[in-house]
Amino acid sequence: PARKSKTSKDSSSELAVCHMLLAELEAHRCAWPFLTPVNHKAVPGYKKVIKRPMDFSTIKEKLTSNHYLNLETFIADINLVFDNCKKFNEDQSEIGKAGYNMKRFFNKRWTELLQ
Ligand SMILES: Cn1cc(C(=O)NCCCNC(=O)c2ccc(F)cc2)ccc1=O
Repeated sequence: PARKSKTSKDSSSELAVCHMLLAELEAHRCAWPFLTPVNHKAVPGYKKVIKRPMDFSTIKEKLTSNHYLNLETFIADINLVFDNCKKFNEDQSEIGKAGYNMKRFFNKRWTELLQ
């Protein structure tokens, strides 16, 4: 039978998965460039180049204040962190390599947990 709209159970278990995934990202040894918003006063060009800054602490704030309506919007913000990183940093820079490692880790974990 066709599924009705999402039950509250589905969204609360999805929310639990988002909290778990975010905790794992924050604990990763390559997370340090992404734990707090980039200080655009200290990083020349960042404010001009990156139109939608995002970082793990901002995502956590949005998650705990029920800003995310569904899993997709949460995953979109996580991917924004990595897309911004790829745009602003050389691939072989320390931060560029950290972003690549974190993206691979994230993709592996959420597919394990949700598919
Ligand atoms: C994602 N991104 C980050 C930076 C950047 O310079 N980010 C701050 C690095 C310094 N921050 C730390 O070292 C740190 C922060 C929190 C913590 F808990 C432990 C260490 C520059 C360009 C860019 O695209």
